[in-house]
Amino acid sequence: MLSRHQDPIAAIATAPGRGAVGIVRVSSPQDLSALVTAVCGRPLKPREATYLPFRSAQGEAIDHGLALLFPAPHSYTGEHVLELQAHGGPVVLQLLLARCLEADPALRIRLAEPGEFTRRAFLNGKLDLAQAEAVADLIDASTEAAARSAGRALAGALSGEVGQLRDALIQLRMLVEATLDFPEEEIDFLQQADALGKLRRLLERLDALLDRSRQGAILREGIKVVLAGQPNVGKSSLLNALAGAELAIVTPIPGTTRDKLSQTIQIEGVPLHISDTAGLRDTDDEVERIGVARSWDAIREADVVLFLHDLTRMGQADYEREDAEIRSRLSGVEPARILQVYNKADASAPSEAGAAAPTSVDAPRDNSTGATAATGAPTTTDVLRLSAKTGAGLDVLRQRLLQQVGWHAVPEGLFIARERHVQALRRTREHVDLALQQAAQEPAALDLMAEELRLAHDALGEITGAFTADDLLGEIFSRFCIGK
Ligand SMILES: Nc1nc2c(c(=O)[nH]1)N(C=O)[C@@H](CNc1ccc(C(=O)N[C@@H](CCC(=O)O)C(=O)O)cc1)CN2
Ligand SMILES: Nc1nc2c(ncn2[C@@H]2O[C@H](COP(=O)(O)OP(=O)(O)OP(=O)(O)O)[C@@H](O)[C@H]2O)c(=O)[nH]1
Ligand SMILES: [Mg+2]
Repeated sequence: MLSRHQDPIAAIATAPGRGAVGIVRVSSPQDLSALVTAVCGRPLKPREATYLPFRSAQGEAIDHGLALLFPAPHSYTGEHVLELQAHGGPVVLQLLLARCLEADPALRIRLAEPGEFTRRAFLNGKLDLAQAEAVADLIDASTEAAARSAGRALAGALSGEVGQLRDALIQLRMLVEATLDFPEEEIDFLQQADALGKLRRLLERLDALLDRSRQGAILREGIKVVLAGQPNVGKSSLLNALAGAELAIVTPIPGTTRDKLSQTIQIEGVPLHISDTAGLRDTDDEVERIGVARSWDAIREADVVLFLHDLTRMGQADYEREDAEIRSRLSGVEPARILQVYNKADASAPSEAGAAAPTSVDAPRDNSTGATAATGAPTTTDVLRLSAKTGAGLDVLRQRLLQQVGWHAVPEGLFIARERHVQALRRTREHVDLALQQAAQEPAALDLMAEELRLAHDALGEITGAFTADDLLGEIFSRFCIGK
């Protein structure tokens, strides 16, 4: 009984819709020559593009295009791969795909699931798991920086770093195991001081890789920012100013925005998913009430909440009461995720604004002072003064947003990474740290140390897929597009 991972598969590999060229692709562990003869009318030279008619079952030309055969194992998937490069119309590609499915009944070709070609490339050792993920991330990249970083990960940047750390771990494991296995030997394979030094160096290297992976993950995931506050404080104006386009309706009428409006922009290549929301207030208007409920949902899901205030109304009793009300309801949100933003600075003199409206950003800029590990930034005293109308203060806001999620420019080429990779590195680090603690005992608890190093090795191996459960693979590849 063959597993479904050995079925011949076919799919349209190019994006749905019309395009200059479209590709139908077949991958099969079994020989494709009968299929090739049926569809292309002749055998194909390996890896050579041939212009010819693609034949229907009746022998008519469905289209004229380029046919390419990659005999196993020298193909994207490592299996036999046939590519039909046709004209990129949805109907012609569907016809061609249907033709491939039936052209050689003995093959029993089926439609490919999302990511199945790349899954096979992984299973056949053409790519490791981190590289396969980079394929998807390259396709999904929403900024140039993200695309370039995904390209580096695909080329093996993350895998290479992980591989070096794994080699160091293996070396150390061998020394520890040897010392355990031959306790009577004259020479110690591993001196305690030596072990401590090696473990400390390993931790340093893990920390460096963790930092770069975290940056890579930010580049991939982006930052979810929500604009929140009372009606009329300028949330929609700020969205438009950040996006550089008139996306949201702006009027002097409180309650203008009723529905959430989201847009992805970028700051230094970091994708920023920014949402404008309905102004927070109690209202009898049914539609607006639903909008306000959605605002609160968005606030709960945000990485960063920009809590907007209107400098021209500060000190007014009604306004202050409403703001206090919102503030108390925001107490359920981690304070570190909230940034206070004072808008309409152009229309208010700093002196009028009073003590509550600071004149400059007094946020600590240094991450090391009381920074939280999760976000890299302290925030209780954080305030930003700006004008959505004139654009004053927007640059400071942009920098503050990057700082909020712990983004800093990485000197060498950055590679894209996923939260999954960051978590695996964290677990690796924890086990190496525990190994260090065991090694520091007097005498060193070698057996416990060996066990921690084994666990560290396993955790590290999850990144490239050396030790990865089948269901995780299913999860990862199901997120690809069909035909990839
Ligand atoms: N037309 C077309 N373009 C494409 C792809 C494709 O499958 N078809 N790709 C994918 O979707 C990407 C390219 N990926 C590929 C990766 C490996 C091989 C390949 O033939 N590998 C062989 C030989 C390598 C060599 O000659 O150095 C091998 O690994 O043995 C082909 C494409 C992007 N562009
Ligand atoms: N002077 C000045 N006016 C501003 C500024 N930002 C917004 N406004 C004005 O304030 C009013 C409300 O702006 P919006 O952006 O619609 O406010 P909002 O917070 O989205 O309001 P709702 O959608 O009702 O919740 C408009 O008349 C804007 O022109 C600013 O920085 N300076
Ligand atoms: Mg609005």
